[in-house]
Amino acid sequence: MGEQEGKQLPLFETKEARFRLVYKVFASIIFAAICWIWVYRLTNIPGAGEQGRWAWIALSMSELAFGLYWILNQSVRWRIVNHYPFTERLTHRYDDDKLPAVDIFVCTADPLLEPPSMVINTVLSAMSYNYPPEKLSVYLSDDGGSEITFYALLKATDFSKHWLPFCRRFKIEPRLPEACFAGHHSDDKEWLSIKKLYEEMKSQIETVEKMGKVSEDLRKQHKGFSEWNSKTTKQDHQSIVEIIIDGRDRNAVADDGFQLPTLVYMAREKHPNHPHHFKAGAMNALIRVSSEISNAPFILNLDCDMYSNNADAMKEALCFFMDETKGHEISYVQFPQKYDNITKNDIYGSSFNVSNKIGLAGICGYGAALYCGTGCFHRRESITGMHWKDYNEKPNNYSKREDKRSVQELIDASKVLVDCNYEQGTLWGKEMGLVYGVSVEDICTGLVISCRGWKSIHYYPERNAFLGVAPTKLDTVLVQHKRWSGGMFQIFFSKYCPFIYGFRKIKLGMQMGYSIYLLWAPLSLPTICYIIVPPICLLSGIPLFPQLTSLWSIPFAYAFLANTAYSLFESLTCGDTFKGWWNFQKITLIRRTTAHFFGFIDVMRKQLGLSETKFDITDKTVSEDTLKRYEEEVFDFGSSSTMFTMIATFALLNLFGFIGGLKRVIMDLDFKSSSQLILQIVVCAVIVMVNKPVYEALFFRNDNGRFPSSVVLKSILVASLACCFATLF
Ligand SMILES: O=c1ccn([C@@H]2O[C@H](COP(=O)(O)OP(=O)(O)O[C@H]3O[C@H](CO)[C@@H](O)[C@H](O)[C@H]3O)[C@@H](O)[C@H]2O)c(=O)[nH]1
Ligand SMILES: [Mn+2]
Repeated sequence: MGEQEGKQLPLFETKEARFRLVYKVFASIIFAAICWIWVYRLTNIPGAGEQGRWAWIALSMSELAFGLYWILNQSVRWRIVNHYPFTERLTHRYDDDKLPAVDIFVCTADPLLEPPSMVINTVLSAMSYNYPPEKLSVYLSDDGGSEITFYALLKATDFSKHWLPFCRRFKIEPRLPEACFAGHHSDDKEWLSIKKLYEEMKSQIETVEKMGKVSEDLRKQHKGFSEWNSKTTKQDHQSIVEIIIDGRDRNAVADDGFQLPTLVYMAREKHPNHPHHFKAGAMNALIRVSSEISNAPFILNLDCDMYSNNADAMKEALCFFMDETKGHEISYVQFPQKYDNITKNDIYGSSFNVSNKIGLAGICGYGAALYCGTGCFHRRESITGMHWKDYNEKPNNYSKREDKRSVQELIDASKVLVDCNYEQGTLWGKEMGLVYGVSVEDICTGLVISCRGWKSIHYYPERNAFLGVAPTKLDTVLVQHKRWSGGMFQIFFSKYCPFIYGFRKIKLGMQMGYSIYLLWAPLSLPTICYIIVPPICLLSGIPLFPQLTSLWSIPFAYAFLANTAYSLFESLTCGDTFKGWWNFQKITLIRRTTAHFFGFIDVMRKQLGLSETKFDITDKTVSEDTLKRYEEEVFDFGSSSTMFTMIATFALLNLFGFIGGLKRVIMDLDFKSSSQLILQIVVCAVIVMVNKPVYEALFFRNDNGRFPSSVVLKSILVASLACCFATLF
């Protein structure tokens, strides 16, 4: 080894983004404009009894909120950092023997929404990391408690004996069977034979998926099936733990003689009257079971639809943990959430490129990353609840524990840990493991870990390490955003509020950075105000903005134009297309005025004790019709939920307001009173432009993605009533 003791080169480096000074100057000018707007609002309030006083006050409050939110957004643009690991140094310094063991957790919850054939693909990708297999253990947590998933996992085990050697020999990337065989074709004999095996397995699994149960014949194949009987349901069953592959077993080898990684199936006990705390509960159960069976010092946590797209990513992540000087303070390394099914212009704004490259990297400038629930490597001690100051492990000494217990003994010891009653009277869900009671357990847990003194890393690799499935239906997108925005606001509203819980524990910039996300839900209120009040006032001729020719209109124009131009610039530099940016404006308006508003209402109901925390699982299946629309990048409004009525109503209201405003200007010959309304008409015009797909889906489209007629009727009715009401004044 060429490096000398004490003079080792670091295993990763951190670089700051450039041009921050230019940005700071630019942002200061915008800030001046915002203050100028505030002054205008304050000094020009219509007097008591004057027309439009309340509208004015409402709009002022909204602008105050937007301005404050803008300030929060600056915190993450002040100091953006990027990290670069050196994997060659790691492999050079630590040979296979000295590398730590890693446990991989995969969570699934419903065999219908998350097809087992997809779940096992993820599992197979996790088993085939380019890492010593005897150091890997893969755990599948099945909250669906489904024998079909168990069956699929058994099939995957057989297949893995051929798949892993195949990946090693041909250096397959990504190591996801589905992608490997669907993507391209080869005439190689071995390639063809593995492909045949895969297709056989897939069709066997899909047959069972269609039947909805595992036949008696198949059940004989494994003793594990005895855990399921006719009374077993998703909500009601005993603890099930099966060690399908025991990595210590010298006979558990692949075709090429290499050891197979350990593979464990787990379904924690469920009872209808017992809270199971959704994914957080599953994760905590996994932490305990894995500590009994393999107890690896590091944990990789994956959703069942997030497969490994880079077999070397594990070593990249370990570079951070194993760096001799800084590694021991790092609790987790989060990779950005990326999806492999997003179309070029990303109509539902799921790629979050700007967030990944700027927002999250900006929080990392204060030493923390947002834990996003999947694609995240954890240090076992920190996720289990240890404070950093109590952590005094000798760095990088990962001796392997010899466990002489039999498989059955391990299973019996593990089952107890996932019984319903196990957590009673313990600190699990409070001080230990993932936090309970919030539907975005991940973000909250990450925040708590930071407050315990740990650092964390947001690592944006060159090659995507994980790829998942983004929702391709607007309906699903909105349900997901309702859970996210509500869950995050719930954190802000609870004792975990970063400004209170994190007071003196984390930096102000980090508190602000977190709040950008935690405040999505309440930001819906000023947004809704801004799209309702101006059109209504236009119809009744009440001016709310300065005269176009007055100096006061400068800050409005400047703040709007500079922000829009900058957001476009940022979006393009982060890899979006121009159309993608424009789509993001559309979907942001839709999400904020519907899903985020409902998220807000949800939190209010919870505060009043009217409802409980729940977790609506994102549907990962999609009909062909919907998929076709998604791939053609046309919006899918084919749902009659209240959210869709709101989308249509808001759009119509602005269209009416815009037309009414124009009419006033045209009819007004001397142009005196109406010139006051020009800016307000522009505001409506912008909203109308953003809403173009909504009008198309209301009036011009014929496919199943148009609004249902009930929504069309309701929205026209409500918007017209609002207009009549407005013109009465
Ligand atoms: O009771 C439950 C509910 C969900 N899950 C699993 O949790 C994961 C995420 O659920 P999904 O429905 O896909 O939600 P998303 O909105 O896609 O998830 C994002 O947001 C969640 C928090 O709201 C995080 O936990 C996820 O990691 C993050 O990807 C999936 O693997 C599920 O199987 C469980 O294990 N048990
Ligand atoms: Mn998901």
